[in-house]
Amino acid sequence: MANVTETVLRVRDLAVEFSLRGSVARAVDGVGFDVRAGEIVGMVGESGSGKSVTMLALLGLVPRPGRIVAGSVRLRDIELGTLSLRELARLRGRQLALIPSDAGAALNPVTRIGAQVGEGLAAHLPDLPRAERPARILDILRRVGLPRPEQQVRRYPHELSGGMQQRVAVAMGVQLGPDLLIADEPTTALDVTIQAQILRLLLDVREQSGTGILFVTHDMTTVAEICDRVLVMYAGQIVESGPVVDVCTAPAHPYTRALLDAIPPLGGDPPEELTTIPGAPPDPRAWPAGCRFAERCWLRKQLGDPDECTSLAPHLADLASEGRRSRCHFTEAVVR
Ligand SMILES: Nc1ncnc2c1ncn2[C@@H]1O[C@H](COP(=O)(O)OP(=O)(O)OP(=O)(O)O)[C@@H](O)[C@H]1O
Repeated sequence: MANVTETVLRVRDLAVEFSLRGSVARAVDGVGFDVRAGEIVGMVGESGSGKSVTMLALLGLVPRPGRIVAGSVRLRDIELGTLSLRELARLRGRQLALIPSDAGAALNPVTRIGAQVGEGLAAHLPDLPRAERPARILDILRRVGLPRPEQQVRRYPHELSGGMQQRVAVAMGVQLGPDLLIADEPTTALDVTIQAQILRLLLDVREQSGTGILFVTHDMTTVAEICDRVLVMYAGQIVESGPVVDVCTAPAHPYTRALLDAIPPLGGDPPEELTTIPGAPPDPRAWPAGCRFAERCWLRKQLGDPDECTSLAPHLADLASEGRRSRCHFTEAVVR
């Protein structure tokens, strides 16, 4: 396995804004984190918390009218903001790969499955003898659990079920052992057995290639299963980060506690959306002056509504425990 202290992704003070009819929504507001080689980092949070926009910013794919207005994204020693679109496109696949949540939309509808997987190989491993490509393609499709890969390679995406399309997308993301793999809800559409198979494959890839993985999801249970560290997002910011075991057993932010409390009991169905925390996040066009979670915060109520919560924005502060940070004025009161 690669040296795990090596940083493959370094994000600092990232901010993304959408300008819409005279108002500006700062969807991502000062996000910073590292992903090291061979490490799986979970990014978790409710819908609208800024996970997808952060991920798109890393890939240089923020859609208009959105734009990166501040910050730095460094993949190993390359500052991505300085690259042309062509240079970025070249980087995607070999050093930086994405497994999208909607593989159906990501696959090319008019190219056969085998040719699509083969295109990546040909582009990024030009020295691989042509005669060896078919065996490599079948091998990776077998590893993602695609049944009868010899037949599937001749098919077009629409001839495959959603689950099979998703497995092809996973194959394309992992086949070259990139430095950084961004997995966006990669298993949501799949049944439990295939989900487990894909998660095992991600663990294999990080073991064999030292790939750093950013695993974006709603689901805290999956984070607990495969991630080493977790970043909890709320209203465009990271509100808590740390080793997954510590965060899950003793959350330091009231929002993380609420997320964990929303997990159904063992044996129950995983939630489609985390809708069980009462209330809704604030409007990104007008973030509140104090803590962005204050409006929904159970701890604030418990503490008798202290002033700081609504007047002073908390910083993401280091905690005494190694590698842990929390953005709450009353962190010490959260831990049970
Ligand atoms: N194309 C867009 N135009 C305007 N605003 C956008 C656009 N895309 C995202 N946003 C805004 O950015 C904010 C963050 O959204 P984002 O999609 O990153 O959240 P998310 O955490 O990924 O949610 P989900 O889990 O549902 O994908 C939201 O307030 C959203 O309204």
